[in-house]
Amino acid sequence: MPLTLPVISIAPYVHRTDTNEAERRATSAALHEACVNYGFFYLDISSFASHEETDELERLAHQFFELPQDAKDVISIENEDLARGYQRLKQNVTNGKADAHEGIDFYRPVEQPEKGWPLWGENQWPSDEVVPKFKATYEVWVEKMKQLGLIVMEAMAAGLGLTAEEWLDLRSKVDNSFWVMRVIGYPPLPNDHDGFSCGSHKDYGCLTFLHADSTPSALQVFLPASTPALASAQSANAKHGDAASANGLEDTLPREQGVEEGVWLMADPKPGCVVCNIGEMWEIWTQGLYRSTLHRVIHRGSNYRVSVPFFFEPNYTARIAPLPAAIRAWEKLGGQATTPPPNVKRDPVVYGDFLRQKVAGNFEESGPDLRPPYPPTISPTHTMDPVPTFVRGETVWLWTSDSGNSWTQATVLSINNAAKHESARNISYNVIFFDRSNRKVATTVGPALIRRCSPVMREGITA
Ligand SMILES: O=C(O)CCC(=O)C(=O)O
Ligand SMILES: [Fe+2]
Repeated sequence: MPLTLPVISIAPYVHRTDTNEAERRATSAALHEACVNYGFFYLDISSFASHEETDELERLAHQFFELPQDAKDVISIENEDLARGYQRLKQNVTNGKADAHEGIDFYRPVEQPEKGWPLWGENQWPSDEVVPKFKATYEVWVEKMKQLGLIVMEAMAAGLGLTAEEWLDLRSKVDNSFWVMRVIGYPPLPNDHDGFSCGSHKDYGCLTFLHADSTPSALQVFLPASTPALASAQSANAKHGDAASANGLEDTLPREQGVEEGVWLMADPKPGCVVCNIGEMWEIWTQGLYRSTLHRVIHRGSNYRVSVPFFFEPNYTARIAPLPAAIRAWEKLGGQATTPPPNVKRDPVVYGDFLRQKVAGNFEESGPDLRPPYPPTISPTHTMDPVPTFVRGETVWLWTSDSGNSWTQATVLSINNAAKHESARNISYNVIFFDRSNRKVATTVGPALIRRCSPVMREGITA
């Protein structure tokens, strides 16, 4: 029996009726199973998107990648925040090796773009003169994938056993998704090439919906030897005298990224489906009950392959910590889970902080990032509501003319809360920082000129 990823239809959640509750339960249960066992599945979205739409995405992607190099470089990521825009072949790096693909990356637009801030620039679209309708068509796709993200999250919440209240809490972490969309072009790898079209990695966030063209044998998903479905497929194959031939079962993996032995399973595209996988945030939410699975692309065919992964991610400032429902699910397993994956205990993260670190690792020459780690979401001259409080000794980013009207790291020295009860906006902070000549400077500022590094991590701390 060849082993393939499960196929799950989202239709009962797309077209909810009073009479299809049982179908919804079945979808949720299937999602739960797939996330525990594979972290990867085919999501049948034929009730939600047509093949005409996805054909058009492919056509437009080809039209862009066929342009001369100069025309593609017009929207280079170097014009912006080093994340939004076009990356040349091999500009992206995975595990220290250049990936043999080119692509355009788009992120959720931000209100006050600032290209000096990591991830905080503006999206760069191929113009209508160069690739007519590219932007309009892909913008429609983004809206659809955002909707799909919330639908699948709700279905997964039910599968994991969240209460209605817990779902609302989880929803509030993803309802302003800091989504990412990549439009990727893969020229075939020469036969003697020992690298990858895209090196093995886990996706960072929440849910990936991948539309790829019909090219077979490109995307591969890693299944550790302990995966129950793999073990049973292998024993079934042995019974039939079929020595684990189909789907690369024979192809055991050289140790890579510290993972155990296993096989790479082909995740060839299926009509009407996107390939869906879960990212590392689900691993944190479920303490590893749901697995974020390694995958890679090796494209050796003769055609130029295109794919469009859409990453439905948490909100930028969402704090990701284990979900009570996941802890209950682990408890139900009685601490004696014989099924993998291992109980991965990971520290909570603020999604935006996590993402910035990951993106910085995708380029060869990303030295230490000396820019402020948290972007100024409002202009420094605005007042903030609610007024934030800072604590003595806290390290913050400070905007003052003393530092040449730029952001500088500083330490909060003392806090004048005298007027707090009358008007919160009268709070002022004495802060010290080192200027460009490494001299200690002391200054007094109001809260609007200070930004906390990771505001959400420090929730609940008051002066
Ligand atoms: O192109 C593909 O099939 C997968 C791409 C991928 O895994 C990614 O961009 O994260
Ligand atoms: Fe990926």
